[in-house]
Amino acid sequence: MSLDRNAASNIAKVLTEALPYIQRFTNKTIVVKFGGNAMIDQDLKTQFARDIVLMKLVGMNPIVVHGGGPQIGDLLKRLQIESRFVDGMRVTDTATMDVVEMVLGGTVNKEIVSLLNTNGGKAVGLTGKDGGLIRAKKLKVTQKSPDMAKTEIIDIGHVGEVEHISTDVLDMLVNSDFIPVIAPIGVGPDGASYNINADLVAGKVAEVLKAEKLMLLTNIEGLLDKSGKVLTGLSTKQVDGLIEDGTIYGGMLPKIGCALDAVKAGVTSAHIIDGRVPHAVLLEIFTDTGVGTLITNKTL
Ligand SMILES: Nc1ncnc2c1ncn2[C@@H]1O[C@H](COP(=O)(O)OP(=O)(O)O)[C@@H](O)[C@H]1O
Ligand SMILES: CC(=O)N[C@@H](CCC(=O)OP(=O)(O)O)C(=O)O
Repeated sequence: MSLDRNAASNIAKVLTEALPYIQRFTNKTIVVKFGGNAMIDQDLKTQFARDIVLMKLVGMNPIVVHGGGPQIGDLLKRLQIESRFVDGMRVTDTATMDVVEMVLGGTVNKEIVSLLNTNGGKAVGLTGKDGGLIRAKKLKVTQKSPDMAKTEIIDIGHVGEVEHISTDVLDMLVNSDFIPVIAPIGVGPDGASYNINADLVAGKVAEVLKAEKLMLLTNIEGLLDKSGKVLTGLSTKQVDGLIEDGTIYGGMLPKIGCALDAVKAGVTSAHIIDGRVPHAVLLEIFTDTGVGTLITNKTL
C-alpha cells in the first residue's frame, strides 16, 4: 500500500501531535480491562487489538485483563444451566465453575491472544493459575435479611476475591516485550479454581504493578446518574450515596469499587469508558480531558 502525499502528510501531522502523549506514557503500565459486553463486535475487537499493539510498539506497557460474562451466559444457556447474579457476582456452583474456566481460560482468552498476535503483537494468555499469578479465597457476600433486621452471609459458591497477585510471571513477560492477557480465574491454596469478577482482578493487577492507568472498557458511556448523564470526578462519599439510592447497581458495583480501591492504593487514574466506541483505548490516552468517568486521587 502506498499513500499519496496528502494522506502521508496528514498521518505525519497526527503522529507528531501524539508525541507528547506517547512521551508521557512511555514505560508506564496501563491495565486495560476488556469487558465481555464490549467484546461482541468483530470490528471493535480488531480495533481494540490494534490499539493495544500500537501502545506496546510506542513503549507503553499494556496489560489486558478480560471478562466474558455474556459469553459464559451463552454457553450456560446452551447447556441448560441456570445462572443468577448477586451484587454483580455470578453464583457459581461446580458445574458453572467448569463452564467459567472453559470459556474464560479457553475460548475468550485465546481469541484475544490470537487477535493481538495477528495484528502484530506478541501476546501470552494466562489464567490466575499460570505461574501462581492470582491466589484467591472464597468471597464472603453479606445481604440484609428479608425483614432488614439483620445481615446474613450468603454462599455464592466458587466465587473468589483476590488474596495475592504474584508479579513474577508478569514482570518476566513484560521484560521480554510480551503483552500479558489475563483471564480472571484464581487459585486457592489447595489448587481449587475460583471465579473472580474481571474488574476486581484488573484493579488488583493495576495496584500491585503501580500502574499509571486502569481502564475499564464496558458497554455504557461511563457511570451515569438517574437522568443518564455521565458522572465524573466523584468522591468516595458521593459514590456511597449513589450506591445507597440505587443509582449504581449490578455490574457497575464491582467496577466502581475497584476503580476507587485502585486509586486509593496509588494508581494515578481509573477510567470507566465505553468500549463500543471505536478505538476507545487510544481516545482515552490521546485526549486531555479523557472520555467516560474519571476517578483520580484528587477527587477522593
Ligand atoms: N449508574 C450506572 N451507570 C452506568 N451503568 C450502570 C449503572 N448502574 C448499573 N449499571 C449497569 O452496569 C453495566 C456494566 O456492567 P457489566 O454489565 O458487568 O459490564 P462488563 O461486562 O463490561 O463488566 C451497565 O451496562 C449497566 O447496565
Ligand atoms: C464472579 C463473577 O461474576 N465472575 C464473572 C467473570 C467474568 C466477568 O467478570 O466478565 P465481564 O467483565 O464481562 O462481566 C462471571 O462469571 O461472569
